Amino acid sequence: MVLSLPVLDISRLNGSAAEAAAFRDDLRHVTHDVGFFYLTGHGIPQELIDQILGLARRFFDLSEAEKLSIENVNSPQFRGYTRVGGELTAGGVDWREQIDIGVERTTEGAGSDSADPEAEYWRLEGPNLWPEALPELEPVVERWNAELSAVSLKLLRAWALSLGSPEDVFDEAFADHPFSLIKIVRYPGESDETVKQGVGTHRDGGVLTLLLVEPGKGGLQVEYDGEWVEAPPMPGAFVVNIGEMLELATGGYLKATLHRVQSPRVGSDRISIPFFFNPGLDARMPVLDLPDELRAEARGVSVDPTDNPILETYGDNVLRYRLRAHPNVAEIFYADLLAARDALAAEAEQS
Ligand SMILES: O=C(O)CCC(=O)C(=O)O
Ligand SMILES: [Fe+2]
Repeated sequence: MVLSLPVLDISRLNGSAAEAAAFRDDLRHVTHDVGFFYLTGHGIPQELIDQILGLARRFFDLSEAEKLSIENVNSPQFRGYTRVGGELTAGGVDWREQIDIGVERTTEGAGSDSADPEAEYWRLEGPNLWPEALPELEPVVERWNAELSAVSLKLLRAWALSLGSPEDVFDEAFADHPFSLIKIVRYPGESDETVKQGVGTHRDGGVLTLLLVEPGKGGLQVEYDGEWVEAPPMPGAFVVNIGEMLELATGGYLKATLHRVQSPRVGSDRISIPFFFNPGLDARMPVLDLPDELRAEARGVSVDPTDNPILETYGDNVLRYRLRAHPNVAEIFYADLLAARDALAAEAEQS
């Protein structure tokens, strides 16, 4: 049984060749076994970490009207503010409020130069909603995205080598129009005798997640061997976990681990900022040709908690998640898709 998540220092990659190789072996082992770890030595300046946490606090302190001025019901791309109770995971209400921020793009021409320009997931490309009352947020988030993308790519290259593939095997999927997503989240204190769901049990649908949590704020729990392991924040470290696309790329050798957040106690709250590193919407992660000894340990791919198989193209995966997590936004902008899916389901039932 693990009592706490393992710690990996990525600056070991800058050491001798043997040290770098040892880091890669540890990385592979830990993400095969647990799927979650603390990342240190990442080089993200503490001043930037403090800045983004400070801005998050200031956003959530804005008036209700100011927050709702960027509510996600105004965004066909599911960007902007979700009020407390406005999101579902595993069929239950999540007690959290958040801003969703993607890569800033226009809707025009999204996917037009791709192999599948008609795919529905291109509807997710578009602009963010930025709060007018907090103009400092946009440049800081932009920097956050750039810095964390660079760390993520370093990790992916380390995984690639450690799994017997060329170092750049994943690069192409992220090269043109990566679709990373930043959530700035606040969990209000809702737990008294009964613990409430901050976010329900789930696996992350992307490639990998780098999570920053306010110092001292517990609540994140990670599944290991049928038990829940507490994952409190570690000062200066990110909590990193594997998403379903990386599990898929490795035939289940790397593990997309179930996790959840329990609401803080009444009278407190908790801010966290997950960064989801994701490929282009039309990208298919390459399925790696694992060395025999690793393939023998691959578990095959998990099925998500609602029994949908993990989809192969990232855009299909993320669209399915979005429609399920934000039914109010889906009803406004995706009624056509929902109707088409209902019709398909009804047909399947009849035959
Ligand atoms: O807030 C956290 O600690 C984790 C959030 C999370 O798992 C998610 O948003 O996918
Ligand atoms: Fe998650």
